[in-house]
Amino acid sequence: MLEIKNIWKTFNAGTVNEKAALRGVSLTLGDGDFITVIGGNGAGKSTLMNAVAGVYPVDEGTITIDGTDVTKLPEHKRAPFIGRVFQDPMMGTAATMQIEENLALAARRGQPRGLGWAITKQERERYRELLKTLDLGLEDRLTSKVGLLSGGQRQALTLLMATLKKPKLLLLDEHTAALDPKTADKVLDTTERIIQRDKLTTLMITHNMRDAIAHGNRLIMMYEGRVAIDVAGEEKKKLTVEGLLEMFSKVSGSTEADDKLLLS
Ligand SMILES: Nc1ncnc2c1ncn2[C@@H]1O[C@H](COP(=O)(O)OP(=O)(O)OP(=O)(O)O)[C@@H](O)[C@H]1O
Repeated sequence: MLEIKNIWKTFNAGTVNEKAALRGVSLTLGDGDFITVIGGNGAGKSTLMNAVAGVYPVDEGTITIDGTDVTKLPEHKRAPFIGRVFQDPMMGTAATMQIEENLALAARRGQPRGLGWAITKQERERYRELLKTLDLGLEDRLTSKVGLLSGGQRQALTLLMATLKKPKLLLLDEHTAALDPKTADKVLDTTERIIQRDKLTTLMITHNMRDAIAHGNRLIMMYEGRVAIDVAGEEKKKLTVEGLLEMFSKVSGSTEADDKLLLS
């Protein structure tokens, strides 16, 4: 479903601020794979996602989504393939619009504005059902302005919007990091349910090692612009935080790996 081949990305090349953010990353995700991505600050996690989403071009390498080489496609041309949720709950939704209007916007993504923009009764029912699955009481607030919602409610709504049209690829960029622990757990539960229900191919960046271990069928750790650790299947199921820290010490050469070093 996603094939990343040897991608390189250097920011500010040739200046004192030169930064090699991705240094030959290759990664293949099959249909329905759910990969969690961890790594310390500046390891290249967000750059990897931005490269896949087409936020900026890569210097070298290729990116193929569902058989289409998207390497040279601008972000808006890749958007129909991709659902993305960011850390900031303010980013994925339009605050001055109603909940149902936001959902309708997501449902009509890629369609020209104009005829057919009125929300039908069937759509409203579908939205109500979807919102009910979030268990946040939003199903009775279809016409509330999104700006009135809490961060967790907004993030859950963003998740619904990003997955409404079953994207070929779901990119989650620390999407629960700005939420309080209880809300974060709830949003993550919802995430897991949607991914399983729709068998979505997913990349999820997290700073929480426990979440990275508990979710997905494969875990990668990035370090200095490379995939340093790649654990899947049975081996992943047996992973512990201690085991991960030990692996990190080996790849980083640090004898005192702790979760602060890895995840701060
Ligand atoms: N647009 C940009 N311009 C210049 N440098 C950038 C840009 N985006 C990222 N970088 C640099 O590239 C490196 C990798 O950054 P990236 O955001 O991918 O790391 P990350 O693993 O997501 O870290 P974090 O966990 O802190 O979000 C960093 O050194 C960062 O400063």
